[in-house]
Amino acid sequence: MLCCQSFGNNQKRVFIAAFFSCALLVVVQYKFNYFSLSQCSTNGRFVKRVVEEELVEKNDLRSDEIKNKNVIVKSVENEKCRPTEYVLFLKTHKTGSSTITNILNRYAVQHNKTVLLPKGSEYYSFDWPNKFRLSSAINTYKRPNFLANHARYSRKSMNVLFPREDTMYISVLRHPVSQWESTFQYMSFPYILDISYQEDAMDFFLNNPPSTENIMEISRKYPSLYLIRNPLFFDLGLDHSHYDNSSYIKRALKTLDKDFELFLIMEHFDESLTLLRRKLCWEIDDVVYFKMNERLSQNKRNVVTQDQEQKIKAWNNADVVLYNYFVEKFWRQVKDEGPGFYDEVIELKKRRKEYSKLCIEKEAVEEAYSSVFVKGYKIKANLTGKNQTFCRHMLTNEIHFMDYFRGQHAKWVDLLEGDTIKNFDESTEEADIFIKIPVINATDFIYGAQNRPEYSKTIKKKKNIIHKDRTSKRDKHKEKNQLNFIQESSDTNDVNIKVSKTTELMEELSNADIAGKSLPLKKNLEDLKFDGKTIVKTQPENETLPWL
Ligand SMILES: Nc1ncnc2c1ncn2[C@@H]1O[C@H](COP(=O)(O)OS(=O)(=O)O)[C@@H](OP(=O)(O)O)[C@H]1O
Repeated sequence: MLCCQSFGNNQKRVFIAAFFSCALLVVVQYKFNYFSLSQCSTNGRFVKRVVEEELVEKNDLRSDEIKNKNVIVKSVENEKCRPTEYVLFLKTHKTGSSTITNILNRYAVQHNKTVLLPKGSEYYSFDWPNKFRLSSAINTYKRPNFLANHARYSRKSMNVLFPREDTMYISVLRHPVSQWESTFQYMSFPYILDISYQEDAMDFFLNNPPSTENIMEISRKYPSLYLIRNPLFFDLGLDHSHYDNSSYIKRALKTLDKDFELFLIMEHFDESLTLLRRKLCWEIDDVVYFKMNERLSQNKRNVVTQDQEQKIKAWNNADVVLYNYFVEKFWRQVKDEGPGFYDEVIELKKRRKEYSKLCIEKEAVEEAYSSVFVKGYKIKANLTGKNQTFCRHMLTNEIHFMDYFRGQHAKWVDLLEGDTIKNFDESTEEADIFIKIPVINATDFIYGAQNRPEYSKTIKKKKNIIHKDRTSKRDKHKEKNQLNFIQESSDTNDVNIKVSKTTELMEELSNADIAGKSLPLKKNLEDLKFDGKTIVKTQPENETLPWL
């Protein structure tokens, strides 16, 4: 630095001496490649590049050294951004959370991460609606990396398995009006509340909301009803008894703000995932997605009037506060990312389109879990290799992933216990979940015998009581329309299904929206019924709640 400064008294001799010593220093530095960027140049960066290029050009022995230096520079940069190892995703209901769970699950498969699973092979939530407890999770016998399935927030017990100091806590929120409308319909609240006979059950509910005591009482039998009010905050740990206590709500907000690094916002999905990707230090392809769990259009409500909107907001007062607070924070976080952020959002949108072209043949109907059908996708048949694996992963729902992880867990335990599984780490075996999700055409399904090899693959269903034992009015309606499916044979490769029912109902079925679409094929077809809109599958009588 000295050599570049102007000398105060301009004495000639001093200047000449300084000049020569500077020149000497430059030569020495050049020779030994110790060139400092700021030295003797206002454009040190440029000088360094020129010097390096020259050296490389000359095939100087030190060109390797320079390359190595660059490698070091890169790895130093990478160190600033190392993929996050531990993520707790608090999966809220009806917020696009299954799409995010898919992202985490497939990252876990690709990078050999351990996903925490609910205890009990039939259960797909962590004892929800109870708050998360250690006893509701499988013992992974190693530190789990991700939690990505429905669990109700519990700071203390979650902190044991996912210490906040090195776990990224994230969740997702949706506008309380559309989230509540989706929950209300998807969770069949009109049936649970016995108001399904009303012309507009939602409107009726909003004008005649039940008391908290009433909700609590019915919720004991139908736990999904806990989501009837402030469903977002309920998942995030707030109890019904606090919904009207504004100072408690404020404190809860502050705690969540402290605990959670990021609340994704469903309405801004691509921005959310870009922010998430940056925070996790993942690649863009890690967060590409296909929308999951979208209701069939006939199950969506077309219009929510302004009056209804106001009532929904008033009813879900705590969720409105929660949503507004974190949306504001979300935009602050986006702003902090600076320029370049939106280029990545655009890139993500572009990749989504590309993957959609690559993977999807057409939209189909999929069974989210028992009795509930949502939009799904039919994977292209001609995919092979990595593309096929990637597309399958993207299209696999959380139930199938959980079954897969359970299989992996069993192998891990066998390995720990010293059983004879060899080469576990090198195993390239693909799990059953990635074997095509069986789909059949709804019309074929109705009219006749099918030869479908995939049929032998039984898909475990998510146990869920929500649809069990619905109100008598609904049962009466359904009895009237019950189809009597007779499964004639069900050996591994050949399934013959005969449907005995009046032509009248057949016509109704073929006119319904599902006609011509694909439906998942289940092993037990006997209890399929038709409710006027879509084929639904009733719960066996002895089915119990996953969370009781
Ligand atoms: N990417 C993306 N963008 C916008 N909206 C999306 C996205 N992914 C899912 N969804 C919508 O989220 C609803 C399903 O939410 P969940 O997966 O959380 O449901 S569940 O609680 O796991 O059953 C469901 O909303 P409704 O269709 O209104 O019910 C989906 O359509």
